[in-house]
Amino acid sequence: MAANEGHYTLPLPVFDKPVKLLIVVAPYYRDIADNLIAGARAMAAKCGAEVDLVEVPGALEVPTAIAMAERQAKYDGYVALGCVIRGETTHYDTVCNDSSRALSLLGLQGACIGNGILTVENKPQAEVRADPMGQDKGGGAAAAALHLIALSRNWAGQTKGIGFRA
Ligand SMILES: Nc1c(NC[C@H](O)[C@H](O)[C@H](O)CO)[nH]c(=O)[nH]c1=O
Ligand SMILES: CC(=O)[C@@H](O)COP(=O)(O)O
Repeated sequence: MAANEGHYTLPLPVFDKPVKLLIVVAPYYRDIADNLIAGARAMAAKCGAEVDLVEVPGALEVPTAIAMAERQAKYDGYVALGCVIRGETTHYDTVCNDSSRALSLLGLQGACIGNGILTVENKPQAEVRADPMGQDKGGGAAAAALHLIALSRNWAGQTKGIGFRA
């Protein structure tokens, strides 16, 4: 499959009330993380969302930090960013699967989370996916969080029409 294979992207939601996002990033691979952050920030700016950012050591800590933040009830949604590259042992599977599963469980509990934790075989795969001018997975994760926030607000009756199609 081509690295730049296209897919459909939903139009961004429009908000009539301020949105506050928290980016939680594991800069285990600093250069990759910085590009993911740049993409996420740019996407948030398109929706006028305010952004805070916290760093944690590795991908496994990202869901824990989001759970902590959720208990503070200060944010509308979260962008989980990081990069896991396969090593020699089975630890790769633990880090990928547990971080992803924990984020999904937090989502099922009501947190609006976009998952931008890359899980790749090698650094070149990560580079093309993190590049804001490439696959922009950081931007995609921010957009996912924003869509969930819009949907949640719509169901809460705070806005009309966002996220729904006739
Ligand atoms: N190998 C990678 C890790 N591993 C570290 C774990 O995420 C965790 O920080 C550690 O086990 C302590 O709890 N993290 C990444 O983000 N990326 C990797 O490739
Ligand atoms: C994804 C990982 O945890 C990885 O970096 C660990 O490498 P290794 O399996 O060689 O210890």
